[in-house]
Amino acid sequence: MQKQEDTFPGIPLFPDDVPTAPLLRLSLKNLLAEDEGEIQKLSKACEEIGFFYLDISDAGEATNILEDADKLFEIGADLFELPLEEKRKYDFSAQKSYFGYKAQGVGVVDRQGNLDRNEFYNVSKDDIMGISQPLPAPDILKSNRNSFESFIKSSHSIVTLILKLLNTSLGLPESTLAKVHRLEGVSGDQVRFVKAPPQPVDDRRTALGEHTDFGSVTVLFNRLGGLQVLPPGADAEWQYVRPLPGHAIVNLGDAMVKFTNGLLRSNIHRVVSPPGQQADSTRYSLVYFARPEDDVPLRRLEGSSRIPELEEGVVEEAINSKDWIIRRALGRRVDVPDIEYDKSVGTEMLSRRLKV
Ligand SMILES: O=C(O)CCC(=O)C(=O)O
Ligand SMILES: [Fe+2]
Repeated sequence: MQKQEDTFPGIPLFPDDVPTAPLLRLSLKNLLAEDEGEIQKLSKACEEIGFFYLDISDAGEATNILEDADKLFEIGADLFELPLEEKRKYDFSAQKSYFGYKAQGVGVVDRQGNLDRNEFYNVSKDDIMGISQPLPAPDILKSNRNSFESFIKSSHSIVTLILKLLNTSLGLPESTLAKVHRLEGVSGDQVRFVKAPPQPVDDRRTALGEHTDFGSVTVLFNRLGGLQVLPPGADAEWQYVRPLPGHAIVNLGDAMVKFTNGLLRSNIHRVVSPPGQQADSTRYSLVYFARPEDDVPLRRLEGSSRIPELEEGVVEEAINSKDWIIRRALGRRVDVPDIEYDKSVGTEMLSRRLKV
């Protein structure tokens, strides 16, 4: 049976009879206090699965992010209510930008070309922080810039803490990771709203195709199930990640795999129709993606004895964070020319611990 505190008021219960991922629950309060045991749990989670729950509920001032997230959930729902023609005005993919709107069904979820079943709206951190030209945006976003700024700052400080603790446990030179993830640095960091409507009973499919995240650290809030992770190993099976109130789901992306030559994991995940009685509800999620600054080369970092050497004969691709993110983010769009599914892959094979 689920404990009362593990359920969301007003949201149908997550079923008890589906396979769920046994993710570690880390405490933000203990991480902030740099508790040794908690830091060890963080390293373990990042090396073994690259996903964990972060309990924010008793983290003092840092609990503000929960209120920010509640507010953005409301803004996100209102934003998606705008007419499709209006939302499409903010699709900037023709300019090779992944910020702004993505309509449902313009991306593929697999190599067979099946189409996605969710809408996105991506809001740039640099835009909100005033370090890039503001993108055209609907009034609902323009009038809520303060809420975005607050959420971005709170999310970024969680990311900064995680990077600081990982920097220490990897034995990297002081601030190696912090220096390439500055709040004021030019980067592809973004807030993403996701909306997936209920799917027809006889045709429930993957809404968001399997992928690894592209950047460094992702902080995710959701209330309905549907997110699934694929544990490492050839015979692994998909497991649901059950949303927990007061918690964020945190996961690492490709950049951390590249920086650590595979020591840290960026786990494959996807979104399917929510399980059980949740399937009849509209699913929203709210994500903060932190990525290395645009000009940072995505390659093995020097200076740590824990990061494995490159294997004999391996030459790393020369690519910076900006180009990597563009290739990954736009690679699965059907409406962007010169882009191929196979070229859009990230660190999936490494993630599954299968030999390439
Ligand atoms: O909606 C979710 O739970 C996950 C979304 C996700 O994986 C993504 O946007 O990269
Ligand atoms: Fe993701």
